[in-house]
Amino acid sequence: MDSFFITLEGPEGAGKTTIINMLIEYFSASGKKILATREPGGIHIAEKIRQIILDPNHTEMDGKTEALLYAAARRQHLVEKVIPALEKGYIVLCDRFIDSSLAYQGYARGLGIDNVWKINEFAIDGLMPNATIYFDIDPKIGLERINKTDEREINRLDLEKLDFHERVKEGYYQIIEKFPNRIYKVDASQSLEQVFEDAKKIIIDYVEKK
Ligand SMILES: Nc1ncnc2c1ncn2[C@@H]1O[C@H](COP(=O)(O)OP(=O)(O)OP(=O)(O)O)[C@@H](O)[C@H]1O
Ligand SMILES: Cc1cn([C@H]2C[C@H](O)[C@@H](COP(=O)(O)O)O2)c(=O)[nH]c1=O
Repeated sequence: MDSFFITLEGPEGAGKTTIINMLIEYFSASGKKILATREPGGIHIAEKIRQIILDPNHTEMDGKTEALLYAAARRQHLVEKVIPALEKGYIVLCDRFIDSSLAYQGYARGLGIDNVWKINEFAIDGLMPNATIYFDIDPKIGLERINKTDEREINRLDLEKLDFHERVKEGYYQIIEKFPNRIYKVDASQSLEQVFEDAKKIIIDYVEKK
C-alpha cells in the first residue's frame, strides 16, 4: 500500500488536534494503516525539546534559537518516527510541520521565510508532506477556544500578543501562495462535524487520486 505524509496546519485553537483524533478513528475503522503524531514532539527527544521551547518561563529565548530548536525536534521526529512509518506503508497525519516554522518563526517572528526555509532544508532532507490541510480561523476565535478549555495548557507561544497571531495567519497565507498544489484550505470556523467532513474528503480524494 502507498504511504502518505499529510500535515495539518493553522493558528492556535484551529481544531487540528480534535480533527486528527476523529480522522484516526474513522480511517482505522475502515482498516487503513494510519498514524497520528505531532510537532514539536511525537517521540522522547522531541517532546523534551517541546518542553524547553514552550515553557512560559523561557521569555528570554532568542528567535533564531527557537527556530533551530523546532528544526532539531523535526529532524529527530522524522528519522525516528515518520520515515519508519512511511516505509511500512502508513498514512502519517502530523499536527504541524515545516509550514509552522515558516509562518511562526519566518514571518510572525520576522526571521524571514527564506532563512527559516534554509535551516529546515538541512533538517528535512527533501521530505516534504504529500499534502497539507490548512485550518483557516480568525486567531481571535482560536485563542478564545483554547482559553475556554482545560484540555490543554497555555504555552509560551499562546501568550504572544494578538498581533503576533494575526501575523502567523498572514504568514500562512503567503505560504499557501507559494505551495498552491500542496496546501488545501478548510474553513475551521464551521461546526466540528463540517470541518471533519471537509478534512476527510480532502484525504480520501488525495489518496484515491494517487
Ligand atoms: N469547529 C470547532 N467549533 C467549536 N470548537 C472547536 C472546533 N474545533 C475545535 N474546537 C475546540 O477548540 C479547542 C481547541 O481545539 P484543538 O486543540 O483541536 O485545536 P488545535 O488546532 O490543535 O490547537 P493548538 O494547535 O493551538 O494546540 C478545543 O476545546 C476544541 O474542542
Ligand atoms: C512545529 C512548530 C510549532 N510552533 C508553535 C505553534 C504552537 O504555538 C506551538 C505548538 O503547540 P501546539 O499546541 O502543539 O500547536 O508551537 C512553531 O512556532 N514553529 C514550529 O515549527
